[in-house]
Amino acid sequence: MRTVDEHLEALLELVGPLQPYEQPLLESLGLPMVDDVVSPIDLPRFTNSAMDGYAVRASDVQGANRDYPVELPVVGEQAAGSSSPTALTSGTAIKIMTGAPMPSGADTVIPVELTDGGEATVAIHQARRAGENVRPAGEDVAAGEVVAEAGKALGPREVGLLASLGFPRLRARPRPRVVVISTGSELREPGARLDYDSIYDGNSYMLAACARAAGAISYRVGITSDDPREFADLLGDQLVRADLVVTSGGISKGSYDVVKAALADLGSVEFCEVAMQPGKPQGFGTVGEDRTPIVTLPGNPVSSYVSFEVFVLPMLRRMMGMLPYRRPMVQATLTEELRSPAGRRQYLRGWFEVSQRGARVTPVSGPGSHLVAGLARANCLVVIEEDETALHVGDTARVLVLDREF
Ligand SMILES: Nc1nc2c(c(=O)[nH]1)N[C@H]1C(S)=C(S)[C@@H](COP(=O)(O)OP(=O)(O)OC[C@H]3O[C@@H](n4cnc5c(N)ncnc54)[C@H](O)[C@@H]3O)O[C@H]1N2
Ligand code: MOO
Repeated sequence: MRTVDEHLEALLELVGPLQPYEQPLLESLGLPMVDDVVSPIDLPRFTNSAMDGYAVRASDVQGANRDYPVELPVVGEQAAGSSSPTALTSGTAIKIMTGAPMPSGADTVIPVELTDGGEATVAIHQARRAGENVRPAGEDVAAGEVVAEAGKALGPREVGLLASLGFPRLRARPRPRVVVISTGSELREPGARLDYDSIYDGNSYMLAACARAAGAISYRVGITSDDPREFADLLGDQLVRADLVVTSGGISKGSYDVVKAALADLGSVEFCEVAMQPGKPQGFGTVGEDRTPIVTLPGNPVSSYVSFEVFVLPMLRRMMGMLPYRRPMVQATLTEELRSPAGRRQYLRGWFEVSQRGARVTPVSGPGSHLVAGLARANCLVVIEEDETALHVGDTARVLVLDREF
């Protein structure tokens, strides 16, 4: 049996970073930048007012108060988006709106509430220091500054910043297109009628959802039966739109292990056992003329999920240029005893939480790889190493916290 790490290395060799191209800004949400993004402009772009009020020179209004207001002639108006460059001469005021460029020569803005709001002349009831209520050009970003480093995945706030800096498109690697196929004559579409020995196809939905959550585009093709010809035909039809094919089921030791049977002479696919639980039977290789990578996951639902997390997610991240590939392991204090067979790395479902007492993890279901509700209740996987056979209450456990960005 090969180790989890050996298997992952082999899988990562199957894929490389996809060719980057200019993507519409919004489409790049969640994708890492290929190059450092350098700001072409200052932000604020020009020195502007932070308040609706009057632009003045601070020295002209020094000492103003309610009893002795300073009165100034109002010689113009600056509104955001409809103003032209203006200069303020000493002893005058210019009416100004939030976001409008500061007239040259003005160094502060008196908010309208601190004045009589006058049109021809204005009485100012309170002084402001030079620079108050003024937003200087380049205060936030200076032209030439790196605003998103290569490798940094964009979140909503970065998307907003890059739009504010005028980028309509950005160079990013495309989202990998993942074709998901589930196999098994017992499977039915959700909503279909069930025979006494049929079940709903949960895996292809789960795996397609996993791929999307990882940032990829997924095509859930759905179910094929245990007929290898049907599977091979379907796979052949799908290759044109796949950067990666993921299948579930049909790879262990049964008499109808369709994926194994079909791929034996369709491409170069290797089936093997990995020292892990769940997820022991695995397969991978390439298929078709373009040597499209394929990963064949075991059919037990929890095995399929764990295999995706441990093997397919890092592949997708590599294709998108996201680092690190592997989900970081965190430590948490175990609240219940756990056992594990020697020689296999065990991934158990748990609930991870952080309180004043620190990070703690509690198992949420048994180890059976058919327990899908237990899986859905979990927010982490507790990892028990190959050489560990038990963990005790109070031990520090290693945990993969699911569904969070890294
Ligand atoms: N004699 C042996 N039998 C099995 C071994 C073994 O080493 N020797 N390994 C077991 C392990 S571990 C696993 S994992 C499974 C993997 O088997 P397959 O990948 O061939 O999967 P199937 O046989 O097709 O299905 C297994 C199980 O999962 C259910 N299933 C399959 N697809 C779906 C789906 N899309 N949605 C929901 N549930 C699905 C299926 O009905 C079976 O119950 O093999 C063990 N056997
Ligand atoms: O490896 Mo199976 O994946 O233990 O259930």
